[in-house]
Amino acid sequence: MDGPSATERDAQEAGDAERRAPAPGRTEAGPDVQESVIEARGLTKRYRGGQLAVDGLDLIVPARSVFGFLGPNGSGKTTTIRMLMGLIEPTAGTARVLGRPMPRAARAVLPQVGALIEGPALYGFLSGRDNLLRYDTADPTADPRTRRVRVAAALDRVGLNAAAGKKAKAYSLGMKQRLGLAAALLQPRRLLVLDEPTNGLDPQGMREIRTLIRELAADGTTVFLSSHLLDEIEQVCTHAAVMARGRLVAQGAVADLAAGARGRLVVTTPDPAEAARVLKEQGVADVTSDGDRVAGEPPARDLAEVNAALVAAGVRVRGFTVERASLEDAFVALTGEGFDVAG
Ligand SMILES: Nc1ncnc2c1ncn2[C@@H]1O[C@H](COP(=O)(O)OP(=O)(O)OP(=O)(O)O)[C@@H](O)[C@H]1O
Repeated sequence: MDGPSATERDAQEAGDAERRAPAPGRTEAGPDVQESVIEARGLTKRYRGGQLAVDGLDLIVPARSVFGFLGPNGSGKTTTIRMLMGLIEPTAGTARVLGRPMPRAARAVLPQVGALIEGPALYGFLSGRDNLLRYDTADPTADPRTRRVRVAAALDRVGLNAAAGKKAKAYSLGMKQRLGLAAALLQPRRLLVLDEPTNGLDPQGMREIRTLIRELAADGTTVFLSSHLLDEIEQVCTHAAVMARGRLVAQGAVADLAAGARGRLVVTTPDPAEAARVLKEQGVADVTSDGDRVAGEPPARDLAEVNAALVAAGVRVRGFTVERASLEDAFVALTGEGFDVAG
């Protein structure tokens, strides 16, 4: 085979890494040589059984974004993350993480990436703190003299100080998840990859993790998280990509994705049946009623005329608005399917 040998390539990549790596602790960029921290081109995975799990994925994750990776069960999210992290080889296409090819540059890239994938691996018989000490000890780049300080800071960051001395097997799923996050935060990271990070957390725990993600992003860390919770993505993410059946159906800024879907016309009235009839007459599609709320797709015509028609028909109109489309509306419009919230 032509081209450089593996050793030459490694040496060349090590040089690349030095040139590309920002100063430690850099929080804001000057001219950024590397606009995207993850870049996939035509990324494809066909499993040995013939299952096409990911099909020609083109994905761009901008630096310093909080990027939501959305999709129902089986849509290929985990397979994509495993390819990006160099855990499995793609069948076709390329993936670059922090500007380097994966899985080839995994050894140079992964120390700069904190990952929480498919639940953290923990020793149940060790305390939360001892689990983190163990993780830190396993990291050859970690200075043993500052180990305890690092572990204490990580525990503090995820709100596990009070429970640090408890055995991990006594932790709730949410606490285990936070301990996994703490492990990912032992070192400063340029990229965090989190697979369903709020899985198993109660609403308060979810809020805490969301706040933490925002803080990390504000410090300059890019966060890539998979989730099936649309409202979570809307609350915490700046950008998102939507997968369906192994293919990417949309990606972009969350606000733009939601704006791509049309809002719903909502009429509040004590006369819902009559209102529904008039709205249909006026060309409003997909009319639904729920108590005193009648909603539908806004027609192309002037909404003032629709309102006037309601009033002329004797419908007592208390409210007449177009509700902003949510990411969920966009998702349903894009994939033609509802979102599996239980997933
Ligand atoms: N090791 C494997 N061998 C064969 N098929 C697999 C393997 N792993 C996943 N698949 C299949 O590939 C497809 C995509 O799965 P993947 O786990 O990537 O989806 P996902 O979006 O992460 O879903 P979930 O949220 O359920 O994890 C599914 O049809 C799945 O059954």
